[in-house]
Amino acid sequence: MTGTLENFRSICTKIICVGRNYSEHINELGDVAPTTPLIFMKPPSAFVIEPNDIKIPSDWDELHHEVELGVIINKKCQNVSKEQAEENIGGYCLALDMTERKIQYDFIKQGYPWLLCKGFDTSCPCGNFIDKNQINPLSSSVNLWLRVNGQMRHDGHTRDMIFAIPDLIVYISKYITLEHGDLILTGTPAGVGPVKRGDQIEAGINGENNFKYAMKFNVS
Ligand SMILES: CC(=O)CC(=O)C(=O)O
Ligand SMILES: [Mg+2]
Repeated sequence: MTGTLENFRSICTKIICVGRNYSEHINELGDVAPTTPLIFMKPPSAFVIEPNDIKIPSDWDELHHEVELGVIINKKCQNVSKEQAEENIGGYCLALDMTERKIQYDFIKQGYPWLLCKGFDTSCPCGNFIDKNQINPLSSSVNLWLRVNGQMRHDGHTRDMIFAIPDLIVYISKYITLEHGDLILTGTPAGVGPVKRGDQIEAGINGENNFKYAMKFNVS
């Protein structure tokens, strides 16, 4: 095993994303709730960190923000049981699942995969590693928020996930081997909306004991 979880972005081989995991978000897009977790991936080339920009490809014009809690895996694991799920979590991070919404819904109509509209370069703006002793969303809900140009868009709580974090690890690890540094994005709460070039996105996590983490990205 090489690399520490503090630099998970440089050792991460898989960004596994969960979609439609909050009812209010499913309703805002008129989608149908999945009966098992809806899983897709972004390549690690999607990562972008402060102070770099989120770059909208020149021919796209409906990029949406989605604020999400990231779960960072601390060891290789397969077929994890619900009881073992917590011991495979090394920590957390704040992440955005940037999505070209118009292309996504064209792809949905045609039955195409979401890789391009969700996995383009800079589609995964990501914050620093957050240790398990700083937040524990398994026992206490954390607040995820996001503002665009100072205007609040997302203000959600991880307690509202349809599939809780342990259930996601059980489900994913039944089919895909998870490895040290892998990142699971757990889905967005309601509030998704468009950003354009020149906008500034601020996003944060608030947890118990006054824990606060925030990050800022310009869109270009
Ligand atoms: C409709 C979506 O883009 C699903 C998704 O990514 C989510 O977080 O929900
Ligand atoms: Mg998402």
